[in-house]
Amino acid sequence: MNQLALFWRLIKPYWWSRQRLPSLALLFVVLATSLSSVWFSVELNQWNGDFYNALQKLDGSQIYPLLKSYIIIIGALILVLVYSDYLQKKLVIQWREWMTKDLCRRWLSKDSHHYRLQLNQEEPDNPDQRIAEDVKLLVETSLTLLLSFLRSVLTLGSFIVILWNLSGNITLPLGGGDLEIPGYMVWVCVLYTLLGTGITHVIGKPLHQLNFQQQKREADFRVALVQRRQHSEAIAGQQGEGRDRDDLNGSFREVALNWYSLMIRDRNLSFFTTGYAQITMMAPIFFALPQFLSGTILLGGLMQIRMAFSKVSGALSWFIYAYRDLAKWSATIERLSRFEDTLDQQVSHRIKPVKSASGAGELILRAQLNTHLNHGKPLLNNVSLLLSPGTLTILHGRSGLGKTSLLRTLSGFDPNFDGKIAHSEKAFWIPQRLYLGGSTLKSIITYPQCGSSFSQHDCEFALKRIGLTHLIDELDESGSWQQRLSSGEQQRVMFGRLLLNRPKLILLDETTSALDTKAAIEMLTLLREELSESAVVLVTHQTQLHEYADTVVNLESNYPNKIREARELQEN
Ligand SMILES: Nc1ncnc2c1ncn2[C@@H]1O[C@H](COP(=O)(O)OP(=O)(O)OP(=O)(O)O)[C@@H](O)[C@H]1O
Repeated sequence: MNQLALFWRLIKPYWWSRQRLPSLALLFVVLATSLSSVWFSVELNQWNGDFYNALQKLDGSQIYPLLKSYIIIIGALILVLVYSDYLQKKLVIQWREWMTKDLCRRWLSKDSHHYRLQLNQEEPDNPDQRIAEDVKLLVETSLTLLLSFLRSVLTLGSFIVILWNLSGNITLPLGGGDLEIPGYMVWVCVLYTLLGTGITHVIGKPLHQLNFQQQKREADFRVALVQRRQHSEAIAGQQGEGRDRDDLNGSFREVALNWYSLMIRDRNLSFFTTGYAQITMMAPIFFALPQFLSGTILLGGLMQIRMAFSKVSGALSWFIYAYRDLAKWSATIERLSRFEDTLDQQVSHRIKPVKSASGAGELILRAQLNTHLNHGKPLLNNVSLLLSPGTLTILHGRSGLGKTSLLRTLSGFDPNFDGKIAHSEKAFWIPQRLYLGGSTLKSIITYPQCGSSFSQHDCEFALKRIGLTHLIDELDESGSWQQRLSSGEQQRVMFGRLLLNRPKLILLDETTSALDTKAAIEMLTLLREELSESAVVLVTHQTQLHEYADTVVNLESNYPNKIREARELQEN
């Protein structure tokens, strides 16, 4: 029941959205075509009775017209089944497209929710798999289950009457008298199916958790493979193939171990469901044999009873046959619901906008703070920054001091600080690990705006200014730019990006580390010339750049004394 509530919460936004009318119309057509197959089954049941009776009587005048009507019924049935499947696929992609867009919008939201969750270590495992795989599974399985369930209900409604009428009464001796049971085949069928459903549930119960685990482990393995592909250069360079193979094998072992448990449960369930399906084909004949042998019904009647019994039993056994799909479906609902819960969760954001600072003109950033790690360990004390337009501030200090953490805090993402930070502009932060983002060079250099937002002339100008004139002819080329561009060229591209996007507050984390001093100075001069309204903060170990800065902050003095002393003691 809980799963149904979660399911409703997941699907409600789509079926309540604007797209719902065309989709509802499509769903209606899919239901109508799919359910009309039940009518064909009823027709076929009637046809079976007539045909076998005619066969028993060797009546050629009835058999040939019956063969003609058989061809018509089967032709129409094929048409209906094919179109039902075709339209169902159309509905699947419409629904999936909407859900995928909605989840991507909430995950990659404007307030960078995806990154805040990661920082707070609250990101659910493999969001990529939840958006790509789980949505697909949810949509496909929900439709398949809904259709099969409704078809079962309709089949049950249609054939239970037929079975009741065909089976007649049975008289059982009871306490000296006789007990007459009307429609006894219906009662036999219900008891038979209830027993089957109970056994299925007992055998298949652990499948839910096993499916949940399987989806997670498969996703972990895929991510591990993607990481190896991304870092193939480093792996080759350090001859790490053996070690990485072992790690991948370890990750796959997790997949296989869970798969074995799943297999065993599945096998046990199959023993039961396959046997159950086989027995169901013959059981009605055994149950109806007394009437056939006494001559109450003919061969056609027996065949009709057999078909009606298997239809009623099949419909009542929906739960048994859909068990595997239901287990997968409920695991998917749980994974997606947890993902949605984290997307809806509020993550703190403590940066306040500043209007102006008295006596210092229009400030772009004002900060007075202490930073610390998630678990409270102090990083930097009494950091004080006042940034005006057109200034370059360099932050330096030894490795591991907390410079990157400070930039993360200044950009507004890290809530682990005491004190105050005020921005008049949103920060444009370029972390150490560069992200090119985009397929063509034009879309890379214009990121986060679209390539089409800038003219060819603007992009060519930016390439010239950052010293990549030789790539002008390839602006629209897509390719593996991440592999092709050298580290220094990638850093130059970041400066091109700044020229085009013109942010007012620029935070750079070692963005000149792969450039020689001359090139690094050229890039900083470029920012001064082209972005004279912007304030730039650069974290760097390149002391040669200090003389080009308006302010140089040595963060060493902000390192908490106790920790510094302990470290110095350790180093001595
Ligand atoms: N998520 C985290 N969990 C635990 N420790 C962390 C985390 N992030 C950073 N640290 C630790 O905080 C300290 C400061 O890290 P930070 O990256 O800010 O240093 P840095 O001064 O930029 O170093 P570098 O000059 O080497 O880039 C380091 O000791 C680092 O290991």
